[in-house]
Amino acid sequence: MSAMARTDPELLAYLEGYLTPQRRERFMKVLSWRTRYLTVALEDVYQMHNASAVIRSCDVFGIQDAHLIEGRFGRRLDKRIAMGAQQWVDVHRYEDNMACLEALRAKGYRIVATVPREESCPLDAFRLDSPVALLFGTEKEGLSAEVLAQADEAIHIPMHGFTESLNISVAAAIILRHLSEQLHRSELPWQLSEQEVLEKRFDWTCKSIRAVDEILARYRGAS
Ligand SMILES: C[S@@+](CC[C@H](N)C(=O)[O-])C[C@H]1O[C@@H](n2cnc3c(N)ncnc32)[C@H](O)[C@@H]1O
Repeated sequence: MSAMARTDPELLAYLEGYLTPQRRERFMKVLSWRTRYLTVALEDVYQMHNASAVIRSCDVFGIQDAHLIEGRFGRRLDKRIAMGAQQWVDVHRYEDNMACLEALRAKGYRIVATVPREESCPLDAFRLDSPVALLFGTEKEGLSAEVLAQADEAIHIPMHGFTESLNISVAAAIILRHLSEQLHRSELPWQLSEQEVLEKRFDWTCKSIRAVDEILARYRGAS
């Protein structure tokens, strides 16, 4: 459906009439925390449960978009582990890492590699002053040399044990929690625009109504 139809206030009000008031309030509350200022991209994550757990963390910490580079191992989402979070987070898929970086740059993101190495910026010292795409790497090798060469910056979570890195989904959760809190405390324009909020209300409402196609056809027939 076109962006114009998705933001038609009359149609939205008609569809939202099929939701309980509690459900509508929940959507508004979740949307008030949603951001596209911060986004996440996973490069060729091998284990399905890791990709799914990251999507779940995106939903929990208010990240509206996640980008999956799936050229090497194919589709990597397990609906059971994502606990339905993939319905609420917009998942963008790419065959190729450079296509993903190009798309992120075209949207104005600074590319920030996450690497478990002390030469990179420690998470606490990292400042969000422009939109950021966080890139996460595979379980074994981490990010590819190509992505690292293209990254504008790199960050790490300081570690003090014997282990050389965290599990990717744990690393993503720690970083997202830290940076989303930083964003919400800031004066930065991190929230979704009015138009984006309307589009998401429309999409989420459609996903929540059984037989939505019939209801839409009835609406079109009547108007
Ligand atoms: C298991 S680690 C990969 C380890 C790999 N040997 C390396 O050196 O990058 C998988 C991914 O989790 C993230 N990660 C794990 N520990 C991290 C840390 N301490 N700081 C930042 N990112 C981390 C990175 O995105 C990494 O590519």
